[in-house]
Amino acid sequence: MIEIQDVSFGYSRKKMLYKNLTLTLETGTIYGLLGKNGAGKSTLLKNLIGLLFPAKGKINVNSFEPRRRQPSFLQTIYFIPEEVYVPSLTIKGYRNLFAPFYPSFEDEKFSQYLKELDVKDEGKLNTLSFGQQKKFIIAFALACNTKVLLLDEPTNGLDIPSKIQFRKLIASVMNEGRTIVISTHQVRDLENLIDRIIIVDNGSLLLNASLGDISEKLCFKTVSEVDDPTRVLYAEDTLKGISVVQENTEGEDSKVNLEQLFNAVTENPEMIKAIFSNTETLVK
Ligand SMILES: Nc1ncnc2c1ncn2[C@@H]1O[C@H](COP(=O)(O)OP(=O)(O)OP(=O)(O)O)[C@@H](O)[C@H]1O
Repeated sequence: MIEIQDVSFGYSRKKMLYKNLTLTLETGTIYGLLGKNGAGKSTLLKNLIGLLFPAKGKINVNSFEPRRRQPSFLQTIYFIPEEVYVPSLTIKGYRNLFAPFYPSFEDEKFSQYLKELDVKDEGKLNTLSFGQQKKFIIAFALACNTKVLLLDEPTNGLDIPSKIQFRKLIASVMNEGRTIVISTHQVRDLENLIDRIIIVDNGSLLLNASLGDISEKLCFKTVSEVDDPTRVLYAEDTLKGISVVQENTEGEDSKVNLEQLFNAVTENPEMIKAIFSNTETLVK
């Protein structure tokens, strides 16, 4: 379990990015972390692995305090940044140097993931393309078998077959003992993969809800005319009519559209707060 309690963080003391952020992430769950550019998604992930420290408040990751960066903590967590860095080493050289830091590393799985992501053993890693480097790091990270996996824009730079493969791999490595947090703008890449959505904006938490709760509380549909604009959280003209997101007062069954959800939440945070206020899913 990851607990973020009353955390404030800023790159400068004068300007806090997060103020009193409180959020709990359950084990056995894949989270999609969404937010506009500059909302603080990468910053939050870096606080979770202890690369940045909160100015105030506490972070607890499976009973470890990330800021202490104890080896026993670091072997249980893997962070893939948006821009990956690979040294001038071969796959074997990289594996021999870094795998010993992760006691649960599995060589067989590593080879399998490299194959599935179509990463070939072709000399030094730093001569590979950006997408190939990223896929190499994804394969390595998954083979480390850490309890917590933090992925910052993992599908950026991946070609279409690799994105599909990535989704399959994440689904296959997920188990009850793991927590996976994926920060992304490419929400379509996450559809059918994530269990819960976290949306941050202006340093605060706008939503932390499961897809089940979202489809219970909100309704996503296409209409020819909007009958009650006051109920509409987001509307978009499409070729088929007007796609709307509104409160699900009639118990309608609809599929969550993550892009529209994001727009609805960031454009109408107060309405969202009110709609989700009577569930445990609500943002504290
Ligand atoms: N090293 C840094 N020093 C100072 N400010 C920073 C630093 N890194 C990020 N910031 C600022 O902190 C804010 C949040 O940045 P962050 O990278 O966490 O956002 P993000 O949500 O991941 O954005 P994006 O979607 O564009 O990747 C931004 O305003 C950014 O300019």
